[in-house]
Amino acid sequence: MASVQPFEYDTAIKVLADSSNLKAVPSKFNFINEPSALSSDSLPIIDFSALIADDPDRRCGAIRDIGKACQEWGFFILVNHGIPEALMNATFTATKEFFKLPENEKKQYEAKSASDPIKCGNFNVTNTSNQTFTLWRDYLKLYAHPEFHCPLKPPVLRITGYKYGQNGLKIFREVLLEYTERTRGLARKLVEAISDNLELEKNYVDEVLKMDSSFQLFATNLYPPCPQPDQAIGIPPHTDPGLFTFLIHNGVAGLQIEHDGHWFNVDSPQNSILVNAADQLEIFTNGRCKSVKHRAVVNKERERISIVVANGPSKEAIVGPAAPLVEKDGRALYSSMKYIEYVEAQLVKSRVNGKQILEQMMIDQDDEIAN
Ligand SMILES: O=C(O)CCC(=O)C(=O)O
Ligand SMILES: [Fe+2]
Repeated sequence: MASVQPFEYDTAIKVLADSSNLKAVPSKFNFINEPSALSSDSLPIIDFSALIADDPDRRCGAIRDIGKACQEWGFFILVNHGIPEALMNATFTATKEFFKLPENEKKQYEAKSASDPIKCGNFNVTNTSNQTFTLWRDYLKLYAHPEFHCPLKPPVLRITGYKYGQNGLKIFREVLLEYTERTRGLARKLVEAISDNLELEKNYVDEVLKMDSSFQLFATNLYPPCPQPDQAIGIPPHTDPGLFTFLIHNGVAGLQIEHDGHWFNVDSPQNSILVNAADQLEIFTNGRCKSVKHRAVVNKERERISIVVANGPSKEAIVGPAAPLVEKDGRALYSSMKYIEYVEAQLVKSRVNGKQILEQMMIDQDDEIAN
C-alpha cells in the first residue's frame, strides 16, 4: 500500500465544516478519542516583570519559580510580559484574514516537504497500525527566524488601534514580524533564567545553543466546530520541538495537557501567554525540565484559533545534555541531534501512540551498560 503523505491541501476543514448540514465527521478524520479532561486552576503563573526587575530578590524569586514550573508542570502562564494587547489582537486579525483567503490562494502554500519554509493545508497522521487520519484543523506554519518567511497575501489589513498608521493599514507580514520578534526576546530571557537556575555559564549556553540565530517557527491553527468531537481530533498528543513554545488563543477551550497521568483542560487569562518547556529544553537540562504531552480537542459550537510560536536554538546547534549537568548527574540521559534534523524528523515521523522522537533519544541505563 502506498504510504500517505503527511502534507496535503485537499479542502480547508473550515470550508467542509461550513458546508450545509454536516452531521457526522467524514471517515478520513476518524480518530476515536475521549476529549473529556479534569479541570485545573493550579498552573503556575510567572510574572515576567519580576524577571527583568532591578530588585535582585524579585529576580531571584522569578528564576526559582520558572525552574520549578518547568520541572513540575512543564507549562506556565506568563503575565506582565510587555507585549501590547493590541499587537496580540492584530496577530489574530491577521491570521483570520489569511484563513479567509480563497482556497486557490492558500493552496499555493501547500507543503511539499518538511523543509518548506511556508506550509499550509491539511495534515495526515499515521498510527502504529498504519492507519492514516486527517486532523480537524487548518494551519499555516512559517519559518520566522533567522530568515522571516511570510505569504504575500493578504496584502493589506485594516486594523485599528496600536500604531497601525493613520488609516489603520498594516501589512500582514509586518504584524507577524513584530509578534515573532517580541516573543523571541521573551524566550531568550526565559532561557537565561533556566541557565541561571541551573548555574550554567551564560557563555556556555550562548555557545552551544547559538541563540543569536535561534530558529523560530510561527504557526496558527484554526479548529472549526466539529459535529462529533469524540470522533476527530485537532492535534493528537505530542510534545513540541524547541526550547519554549508560546501559545495564545481566542478564548475558546481546547488545549489539554498531561500531568501525573491525567489530562487537564488548560485555560489562560486574557492577555497572558501560555508557555511550555519543549523537547530541546528537556534534553539540554538532562531531564530537569519536562516537555509535557499536550493535545488540542475540538468542540461542536465554536471555532477555535491558536497562535503558536516555537522558539528553538539555532538550526545548526547540536543539542544534547549540557556538559556541566552530565558531570553532576554522572551520565547523559539523552543522545544529541542537530536541531533542524530533529524538527524535520518530528514533522514527518511523529506517530500516534508510537514512540515520539524525544523518547527515542532517551538513553536507557541498560543500553549504556551494554555499550
Ligand atoms: O491549539 C492548541 O491549543 C495546541 C497547539 C499545539 O500544541 C501546537 O501547535 O503544537
Ligand atoms: Fe504543541
